[in-house]
Amino acid sequence: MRKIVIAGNWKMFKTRSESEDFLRGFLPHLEETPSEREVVLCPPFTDLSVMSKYLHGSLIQLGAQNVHWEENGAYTGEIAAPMLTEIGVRYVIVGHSERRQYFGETDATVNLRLKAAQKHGLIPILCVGETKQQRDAGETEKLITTQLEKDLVDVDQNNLVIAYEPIWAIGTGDTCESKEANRVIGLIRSQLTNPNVSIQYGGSVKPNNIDEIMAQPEIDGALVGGASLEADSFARIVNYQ
Ligand SMILES: O=C[C@H](O)COP(=O)(O)O
Repeated sequence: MRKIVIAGNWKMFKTRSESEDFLRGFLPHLEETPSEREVVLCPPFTDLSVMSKYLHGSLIQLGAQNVHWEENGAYTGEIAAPMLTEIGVRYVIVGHSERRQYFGETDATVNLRLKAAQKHGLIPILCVGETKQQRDAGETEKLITTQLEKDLVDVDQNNLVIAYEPIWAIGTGDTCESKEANRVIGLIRSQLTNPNVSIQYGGSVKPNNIDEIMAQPEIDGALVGGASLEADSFARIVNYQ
């Protein structure tokens, strides 16, 4: 049985007090959420500690947006797994396209981060997906196959979530057709040794398209950016029909 995981990636949004405001509005909505759905919030690092206190005992899990492969060291601007686990973080996003595009993340560093996360008991959410140019050139399958081959070397597939995020759909309002997302996610699944890995769709997921997305048989959840920033909007998403 594959787990449904719906994660909000807040990216570089929300101060600590804004994160508290969000939770005050969001937590009451979870009374309607079926308990088998895993709801994850991935705020900026500065919000994690305070959110951890609010979320203790709730059904929400905390996620981080990055993790380094060393346990500590002279790596300015990075964060280590023990710093995250000590404050109750359970998930971590790895290989998001914004990090691959703007911060020099490579498949090699993605692989190191995935293994370090798992070693410390964090569940990584590995992001893969193609650019518009790659899609138009018919290279989607090839690109994703290469990412999976390189990123997943020696990674435990029993402790992993994958997010298919076509880059052209991120923050654009240009959602991938749900049937096409389902097709690509099926392709991803066919390349895994563990077919029960939860695979999310990400890219302009909104309250008005979540029901259709989640109705697709291969799609096990969503990685939500912009629409996770507002309590009512993210509540509608986690409480999809
Ligand atoms: O991590 C989330 C994704 O990048 C999707 O962002 P978006 O929902 O704003 O398109």
